Amino acid sequence: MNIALIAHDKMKQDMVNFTTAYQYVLSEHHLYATGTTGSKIRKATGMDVHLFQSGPLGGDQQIGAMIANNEMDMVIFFRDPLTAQPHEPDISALMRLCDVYHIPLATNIAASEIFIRGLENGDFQWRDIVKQKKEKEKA
Ligand SMILES: O=C(CO)COP(=O)(O)O
Repeated sequence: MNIALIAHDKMKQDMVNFTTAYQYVLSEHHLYATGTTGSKIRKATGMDVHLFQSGPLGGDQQIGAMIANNEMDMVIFFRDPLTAQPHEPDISALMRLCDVYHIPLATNIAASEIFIRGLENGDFQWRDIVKQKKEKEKA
């Protein structure tokens, strides 16, 4: 599974705690992140995380491009609902693409914990079927 991890500044410590706690699950998957979030996860856990640009510099859009190409299976995004972000249009666009392509999106830690349980149970394997089907359609 390809999983995107993103956290706004005030939520980054939560993301570090979350990825540390669930490293045993997340390390089984391919991890992608916006720049600053990913650096902090790498430093705290030592996990291999592909780093995109920082969010305000285009990182959300890079993850959106993966979604549009059917390459991202899940987005875990600890949003800060109380702070205005300069790149709000990029954030909305990323969430919109999740809805367009039916990509599971958790925007807070409570939902993310349920996603982790689902990952452990294999509840997201339908994504492999969708990907295979789309690949066949392309061929
Ligand atoms: O702003 C972000 C997502 O919208 C996160 O970006 P950083 O991980 O680079 O701080």
